[in-house]
Amino acid sequence: MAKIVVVFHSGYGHTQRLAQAVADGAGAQLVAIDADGNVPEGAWETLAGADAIILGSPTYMAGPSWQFKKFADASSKAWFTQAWKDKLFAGFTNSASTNGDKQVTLDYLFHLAMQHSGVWVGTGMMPANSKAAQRNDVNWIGSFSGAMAQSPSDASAAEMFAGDLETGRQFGQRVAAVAQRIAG
Ligand SMILES: Cc1cc2nc3c(=O)[nH]c(=O)nc-3n(C[C@H](O)[C@H](O)[C@H](O)COP(=O)(O)O)c2cc1C
Repeated sequence: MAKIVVVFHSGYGHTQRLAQAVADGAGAQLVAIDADGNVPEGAWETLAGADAIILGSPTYMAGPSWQFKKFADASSKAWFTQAWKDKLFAGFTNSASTNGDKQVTLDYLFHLAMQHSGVWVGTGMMPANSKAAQRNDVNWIGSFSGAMAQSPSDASAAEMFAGDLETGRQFGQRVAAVAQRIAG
């Protein structure tokens, strides 16, 4: 079975819930970036051994959180030797507004993966954008490049949209299916 790692930061628990949903779908190990932008001991070895790395960050001020960026900068050690070359990569983000410039965060995650010479996996999900669409439909936000969730600014993590979490779970399943296909 392919080894998949979800590495994420979450300031207030919302992105953490989404990360858990993605990991549940992918059968992945979770690595949390802490409030100081550090990962636990052994995390770099875990990432080195992964077939697929799924990157997650909340969108803060039109981009990833500084803690995620600190992790990304620290990954330059792996970059120097192209140690993550040809791994699968995918990404997700969560923010308060439906748009909120989430795409900028996903674009950053994509470019980070490209610097590591990875192979990007998108959602592969059609958007729920018809007149009949409901807020809790899968991929209601309509993202192709990575999973997006919206958590209203006054909503706790427990109040996140079930459809966004299901989107994350199915997104994780897709990454696992692609990883399996490549593993043959
Ligand atoms: C410093 C900061 C900047 C934010 N910037 C944005 C933003 O650019 N767009 C947006 O839609 N929401 C923005 N938000 C709202 C968060 O994305 C939202 O509260 C999200 O659920 C937080 O995720 P977390 O609980 O995983 O930290 C911002 C929140 C903070 C604290």
